[in-house]
Amino acid sequence: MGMPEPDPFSSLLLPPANETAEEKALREQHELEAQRTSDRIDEQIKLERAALKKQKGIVRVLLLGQSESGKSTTLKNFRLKYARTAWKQERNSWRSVIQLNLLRSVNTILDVLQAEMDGEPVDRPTTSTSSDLVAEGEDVDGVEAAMSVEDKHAEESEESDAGVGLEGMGLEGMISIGNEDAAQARMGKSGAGTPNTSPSPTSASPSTLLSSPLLSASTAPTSPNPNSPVALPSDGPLTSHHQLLKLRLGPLRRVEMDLRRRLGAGAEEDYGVTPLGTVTNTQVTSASNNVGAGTGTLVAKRSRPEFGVREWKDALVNGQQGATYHGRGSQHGHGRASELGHGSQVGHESRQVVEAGERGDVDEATEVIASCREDMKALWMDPIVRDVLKKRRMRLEDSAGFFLDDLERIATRTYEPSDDDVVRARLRTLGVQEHRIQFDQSVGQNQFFSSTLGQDFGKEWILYDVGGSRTIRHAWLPYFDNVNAIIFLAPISCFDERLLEDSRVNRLEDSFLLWRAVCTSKLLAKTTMILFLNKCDLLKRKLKSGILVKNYLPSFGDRTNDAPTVVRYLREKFRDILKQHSPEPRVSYFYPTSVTDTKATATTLKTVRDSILREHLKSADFV
Ligand SMILES: Nc1nc2c(ncn2[C@@H]2O[C@H](COP(=O)(O)OP(=O)(O)OP(=O)(O)O)[C@@H](O)[C@H]2O)c(=O)[nH]1
Ligand SMILES: [Mg+2]
Repeated sequence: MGMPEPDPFSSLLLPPANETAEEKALREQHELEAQRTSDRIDEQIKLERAALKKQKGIVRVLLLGQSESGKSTTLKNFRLKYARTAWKQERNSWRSVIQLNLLRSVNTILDVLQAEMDGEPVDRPTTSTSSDLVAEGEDVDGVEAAMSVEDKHAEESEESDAGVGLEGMGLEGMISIGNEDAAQARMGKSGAGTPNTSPSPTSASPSTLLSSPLLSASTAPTSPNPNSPVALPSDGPLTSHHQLLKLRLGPLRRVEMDLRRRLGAGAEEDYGVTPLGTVTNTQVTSASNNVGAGTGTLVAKRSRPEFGVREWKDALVNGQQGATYHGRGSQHGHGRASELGHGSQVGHESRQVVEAGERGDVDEATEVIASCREDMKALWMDPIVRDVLKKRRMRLEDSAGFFLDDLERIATRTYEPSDDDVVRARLRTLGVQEHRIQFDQSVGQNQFFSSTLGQDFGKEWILYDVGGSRTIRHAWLPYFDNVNAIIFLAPISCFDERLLEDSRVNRLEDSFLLWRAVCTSKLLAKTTMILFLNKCDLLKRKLKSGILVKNYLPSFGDRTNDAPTVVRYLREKFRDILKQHSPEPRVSYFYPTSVTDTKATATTLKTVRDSILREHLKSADFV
């Protein structure tokens, strides 16, 4: 065995034979620098890999669906189950929001009474809009016509395994309907982004009459005020007792405005008078048609403006800060979230409010609400008032943020919201809100390849909660990139309702179109799709009350008009749309839900979480 051949390169790497000491020192210095640069690059690569690994470990979920479909409520369920500490810290901060929800219902009743006293004609029976105030109506001229195109196509397509056959509208079409300009136009004079601070005309008379803000029921006038603009029609069901109740509850209009101002981080959308009417089929899918240009008679339904926020944390901090300041006697307690920070500040302020309540030293709004409790109860329990609400088709019980059955508990000086109250509280979302949740256990911890994925894989989730009304859907697009799963909320109880922002459009139909647009998107082709067929509890109630699905969805035909059958039927419709319009086969899950039921939702979320993680794991190419 001979000597191995010398490496031809090694001679090239050797220092020159005749190297001087100076040259040697210089060479070694260069070599040292080169080594340092190489180490720095290695370190950089290591950091980038770790960051990439961490990024890949983060699960991103987008909550989509029309307004009032239950997106924020689903998010609250996630936080209630998986972010307990933050949830507990924030719970009391929802008090002002819940008070506002309550006052909105009370003031709606007062509006209805006023209309009755004024002898305003009753709206023609029609479907409700998606307003928080759900109008009741068995007869629904127009909607059947509106839905019939959809169903004709659907029936045709059922044979060919096609989904809902409405004229196609791409995602861009769906999310750009009603752009900012349209929103501005609809918002009336207060405009987007500007809290409406001018007193509403309806609030003027009672609060001017009853000048003390803390006027309690016992100090309210005991006879109808001569300045009152209202004269009771002699043949109406309402009596001077109702007139009196109305006057005594007058201060609540101002308190509602104060609470709006205090929470004030967002914008109000004042829909004012919403025209409703019979529409033709083409109107349903065409945003450019004139409202009511169809065959039916126009009617108007008044709706109190709803409160919405861009950042609900800001609103919560503002609400708490205002409440605390008032408790200390300040007249101007409108704290700014940005100056206060979030999280612990919210918890701290909450404790102060509760302690203040225990000392009998509470903010003005709470004081007025507590002092009006008996009158509010008398109003809500009054059989004549209930009759008037029924006659005027106001079904407050099914509306968002309904707390009138909890007056005894909520209208007190020491009220602390329960978990359920917070879940049911309504705070409309404007824009896109990002919520981070740290799960206790990562997927890597119970998988044998945790060393490859890292211990933190799947531990951090980012949930994006978007505003669902048509005017703000354009803000969704940038979030389609790089998202692992979409939870799409379709409120299936709304088969007989119309959109608040466009009363020509049936809500179920809007959900179908939106779902189809999302399924069609190429950007989302690889995204796991999870559909919540939501508001099953309301669906059950509606069907029990005798409302027939086939009156709105003729293709439902003579199937049994019960919840399981309707859910099955609609699930198939949504499934067909997904199959037909997804650019490539994809993973999808369908769940019937009632996301205000926190216990049942917790079980669903666990399954959802596991499936999202499973898919996330599959799609992560290991770095
Ligand atoms: N009864 C019942 N109410 C529900 C259900 N899901 C949501 N709600 C209520 O419906 C209202 C609207 O729910 P949100 O979660 O605020 O709706 P959203 O989709 O976030 O609406 P935007 O923020 O306007 O896009 C709230 O008052 C909820 O309490 C449900 O399954 N059953
Ligand atoms: Mg929301």
